[in-house]
Parts: sequence; C-alpha cells; structure tokens
Amino acid sequence: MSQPHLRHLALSQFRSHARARLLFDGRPVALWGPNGSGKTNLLEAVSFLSPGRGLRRAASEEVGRRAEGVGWKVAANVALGPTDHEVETQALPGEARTVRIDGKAASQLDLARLIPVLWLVPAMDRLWTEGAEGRRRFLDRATMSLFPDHGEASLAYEKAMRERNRLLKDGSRDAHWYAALESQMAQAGTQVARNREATIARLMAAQGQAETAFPAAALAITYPEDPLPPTEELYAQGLERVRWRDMAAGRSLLGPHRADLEAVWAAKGVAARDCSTGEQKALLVSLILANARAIEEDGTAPLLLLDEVAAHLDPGRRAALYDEVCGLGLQAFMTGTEPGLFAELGNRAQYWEAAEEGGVSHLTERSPA
Ligand SMILES: Nc1ncnc2c1ncn2[C@@H]1O[C@H](COP(=O)(O)OP(=O)(O)OP(=O)(O)O)[C@@H](O)[C@H]1O
Repeated sequence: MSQPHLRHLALSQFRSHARARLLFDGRPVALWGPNGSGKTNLLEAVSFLSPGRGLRRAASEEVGRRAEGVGWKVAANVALGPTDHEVETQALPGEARTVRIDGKAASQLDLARLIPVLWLVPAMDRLWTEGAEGRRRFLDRATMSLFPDHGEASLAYEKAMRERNRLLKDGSRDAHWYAALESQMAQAGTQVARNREATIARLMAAQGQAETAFPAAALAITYPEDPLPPTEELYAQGLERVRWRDMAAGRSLLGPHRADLEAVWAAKGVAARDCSTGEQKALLVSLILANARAIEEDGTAPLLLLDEVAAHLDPGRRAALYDEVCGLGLQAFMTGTEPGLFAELGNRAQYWEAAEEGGVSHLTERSPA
C-alpha cells in the first residue's frame, strides 16, 4: 500500500499561480524552473495544508494573487491508505483562513491530524545561528507531527501566559487570579515540555536506526535561566515564587516559551552553529529524515517539502537523500533551478517544469530531456 500522499492539488489565485491543477501518483515530485517561476509558491501552497502561516510564515492576505484581490484557495485530495479525503483551505479578502475536510468545516489543528507536513527551506540555513524562536518553531513542528495534542497544549499554554502577562503588566496583586492562571500554565506547559522531550528522544533514536550519509545530531532542550521544573506541581510553585520578579520584567520568564534546541554533530562533537553551511544543511536533512522515519513508526508518513535542498548538497549526499526519500516511500516535493539537480532520481520521481509569463506561473508535467 502506498504512503499517504496528495493525489491532486488545485491552486486558485495563490501568489503567482492564477489557477493550477496538478495530478500526482505518489512518487516524489521534482519541480524545476528558473528563478521566480513559482516553485516555492507551490510548496508554500502545500504547506497551507498544515496549521499556521505556511513555510514563509506569511499572513493570509499576502498569499492571495496581487492583481486579483479576490482571496485564494488551495484544494487537495489526500490519499490515506484506502481512503481519500478532500481538503480545502482558503481565505477571502479581509477574512481569516478557513478549512474544510470532506466538505465539513474543520479547524487548522484537524489538518495536522490528517497528514503531517514537514519542510526545509533556504531561510532555515541560518536556523542554528539565529535566535531561539526559529529553533523552537522547528522543534514544535516536529513535535506536532508526532504528538497531535501538542498544538492544543501549546495554544492553552500561550493563552494562560498571555493573561498572566496582562496581570503582571497591570501590576495586579490578585493572588487567586494568578494562582488560577499559573495552574493552567503549569498543566499545559508541562505537557508541551514533555512532548518536546519525547520528540527529541524519538528523533535521536530514529537517526540511530539507519546508516545514512547524513550525520546524527545529539539534541538537547535548554533554558536561558531556570530549568523547567519537572512536574506540574513544582512548576506551579515555581511560578508563584517568581511572580514578583516577573512583575518587574513585565512578563513571564519561566516556561517552555523560553526553551531552546541545541544540536551537536555527534560524531565530531561540534555544535551545529559551528559547522559549515553545507554541514548545517546536512544536519537539518538528517533531522527531517529522522522525523519522517519516526512518523512512519506510528504507521503513517508525512509530506516533505524540500525547497532548493539539492543545490547545497554534494552529489554523493544528493543521491543519498533521494535514495532515502524513495526508500521511505515519501511524497517529497523538491525544487531546483535545473533538472540536472535531480539526475540521480531518474524515473523514481514525477517531474514538473515551472515557467513564468507576465507575472503568472505555469506548471507542466514534463520529464527532463
Ligand atoms: N501575492 C503575490 N501575487 C503575485 N505574485 C506574487 C505574489 N507573491 C509573490 N509573487 C511572485 O512570485 C514570484 C516568486 O515565486 P517563487 O518564490 O515561487 O519563485 P521560485 O521559482 O521559487 O524562484 P527561486 O528559484 O528564485 O527561489 C516572484 O516573481 C514574486 O513577485
């Protein structure tokens, strides 16, 4: 039986794509074409089949085609074993993004339960050297793909923290109100932290399982000040203890929102941030493949969006990546400016050529000559 995949994808007024309809057979998809031809835009459309702001972290109104201003829509048929699901997500001008699954209104978190979507984009080349926020987002996306309750726990945590921050800013001394919010933060925050810890354990185990050309990373979650108390009860007590310190800071300083993800190239003992650009990319590829393997242990498979990943890898690693993607049976969407970058894939992939004319992208299924 084939892995979960998109059977068809239709875009309407999505960035440079006025109207596009693509049919897929479950093989990886290699998308090639010149700069600005709409390749990343297509991957971004697929990333909107998961919760959040997609792989460019764009606001919904940004992704509607500029010339039209009529809103945008992405529709897909998702094959999950013997069952197909119709998924639609769209936003009308000035309105929030909506989701429908099999014709019924659904939440964005329902998308995550249907099919996980993982991605690597060029902006993530700086993941290990820039601020902790990007690394937390990367970790949370991995976590959500393995623990579907993670999205709800994160939302509950953020909501309680926002309310506590408001009390802190207002200088409130209402101990009962603080205690209620701190108990909610401790409950949801402990869940968030546990899910993340379990995720890095699974990613490390999944890296160790396969002999690949990609380096294994030792991962750890760290905190800038106090470590996170290990139980819900101790965490609630910790929040009470630091209440007046937090009031001076005007915000909560203790919790999973301060976490950072550290990675070390295990065999060399070198921190990811001190590795070369290509090595950092190889570490990310290693983690994303480990993530896919861990998802497969749960009996499903993610969609993988790899934007311009081939350009950074030497030919040996490129071939290894393709072998791994094909071995896992993943529907990976991969972009490159030239078809030659996919030579090692041969007929194991479906090929689409992207071209742009008058600001509108066109996609044609075409095997490289
Ligand atoms: N909202 C929008 N409406 C219309 N066109 C848009 C919109 N947003 C971006 N574009 C256009 O889409 C094009 C970029 O497409 P995309 O990023 O998919 O290119 P690409 O093929 O991935 O290129 P590269 O190889 O350079 O990464 C640009 O020409 C940009 O102006």
